[in-house]
Amino acid sequence: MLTMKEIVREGHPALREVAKEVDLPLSAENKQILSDMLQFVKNSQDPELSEKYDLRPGVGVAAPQLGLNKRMLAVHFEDLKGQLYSDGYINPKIISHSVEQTYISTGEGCLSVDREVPGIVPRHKRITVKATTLSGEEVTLRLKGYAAVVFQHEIDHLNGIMFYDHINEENPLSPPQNATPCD
Ligand SMILES: O=CN(O)CCNC(=O)c1cccc(Cl)c1Cl
Ligand code: NI
Repeated sequence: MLTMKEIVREGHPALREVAKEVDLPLSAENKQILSDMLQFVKNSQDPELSEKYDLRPGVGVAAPQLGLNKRMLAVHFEDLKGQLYSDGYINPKIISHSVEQTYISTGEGCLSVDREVPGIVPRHKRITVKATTLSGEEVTLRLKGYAAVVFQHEIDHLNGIMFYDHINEENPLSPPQNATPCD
């Protein structure tokens, strides 16, 4: 099973690379990797397993965080309306987004960042994502608010972008124009 040992931290080159598209249909190896990633995210939210294996809780993980140059990510979370998002996604692409922005009022965190980085992370309020799921289905996701933020955090990892790259250096805590909090 994946544990924090496999998560690469700031300074590892994989976190600043643009990850390569993954061949479809998924090879057995890539299917196993993505399945393990999804299980890792679920385990990280399980009180017993997270304590037993010292897992930091997360709502998603991207392959570059395992040092893998592959455009794959896994998420497991409920949005604020209780809608469950729990799957692995391959070659996700944001095909459109709103002008309006949103942000999580308490900022963001990252398993690859072993420190608190305070600040508002401006994100698109709505995004449309095309991807292939772990089961091989091509999907189009229309995401808004918290779900849109999580997917943008993960897709950023596939493009070598860290959440704090978006924080305004002069006024890290000032909400951006044309933005409303999603929480
Ligand atoms: O890339 C994934 N991680 O680093 C997992 C740890 N971070 C989180 O769960 C997290 C926390 C707050 C806001 C967002 Cl958007 C996310 Cl994603
Ligand atoms: Ni992260």
